[in-house]
Amino acid sequence: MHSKTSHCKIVDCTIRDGGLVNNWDFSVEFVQYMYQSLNEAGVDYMEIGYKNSPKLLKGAESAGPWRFLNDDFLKKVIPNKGNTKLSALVDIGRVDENDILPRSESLLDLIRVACYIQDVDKALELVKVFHDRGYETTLNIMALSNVMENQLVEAFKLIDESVVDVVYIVDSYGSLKPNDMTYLVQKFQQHLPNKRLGVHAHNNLQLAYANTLLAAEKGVELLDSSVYGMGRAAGNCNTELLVAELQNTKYNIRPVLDMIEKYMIPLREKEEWGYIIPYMITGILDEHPRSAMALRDSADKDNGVDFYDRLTTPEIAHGK
Ligand SMILES: C[C@H](O)CC(=O)C(=O)O
Repeated sequence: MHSKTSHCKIVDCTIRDGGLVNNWDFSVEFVQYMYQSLNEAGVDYMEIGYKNSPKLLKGAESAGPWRFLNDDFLKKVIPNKGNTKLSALVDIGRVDENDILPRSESLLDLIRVACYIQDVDKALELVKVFHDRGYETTLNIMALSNVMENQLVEAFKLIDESVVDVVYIVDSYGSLKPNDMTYLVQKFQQHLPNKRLGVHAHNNLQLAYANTLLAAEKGVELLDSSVYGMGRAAGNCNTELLVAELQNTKYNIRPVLDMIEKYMIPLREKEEWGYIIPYMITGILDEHPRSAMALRDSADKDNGVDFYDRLTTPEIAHGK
């Protein structure tokens, strides 16, 4: 088992994906402790936030600084960078490419471009810009559980000709089962034999860890995770589980356990993420969890039966 995953690298997304839970309200001290813990644990990358532009995102003024990373601020937060590389995610249409410094002037190493399947062409144009500025790049194709085969095959042609380093299988709705993951990894490998692959899983069906390991064993290299699973809605594959499983001379679980004890358990008392029935319901229905997130914010938060009926009864779901 271990030899089958020795090619893998862990990309911790707690601050970026977990920020979708608490509106990026992490203190500088929290983020510094996270970086130090991941670095001591030997985690390869830490995604420290989004590098979108506040000018292009309305109503985001209240968000914490990890939503719109600023390079000068980042240098103050991480004055002594260790071996753990830093990553930022951008969304097409929300990033101003003029905000992205050349890599030699930034602490960031990796820029990941997220898009839906119909926007792969636009995402690859951005990838080229960031690649030319010296960054490692990934293309993260979201909501793959909802994508049709012909769309994927069209996208593969563009990706194959592009400069992108790593292409991600993203299970945004946490709806993929192990056989779907096997199918997707094989498709990606068949059509993109010269690209490295990554996986980003959500835990709606409690399969994020299993699917991530399965992908790893099949050759996928970059494995996304979050400490204590903190990520949007049902959360992500847990960093501590990956560190424990891939434990070799490189990874060490103790600093991650320390981060959990010191910061994540108290945070989970205030903020909610993880396997909760409304998220499981959107997962089985292969839907974005936004309706479940709205339910969890309401007085009816535990009315799972009514929520299920609403989502599965067309006249109700469409307000007729
Ligand atoms: C590009 C990222 O992987 C986006 C994400 O977190 C998602 O679930 O979608």
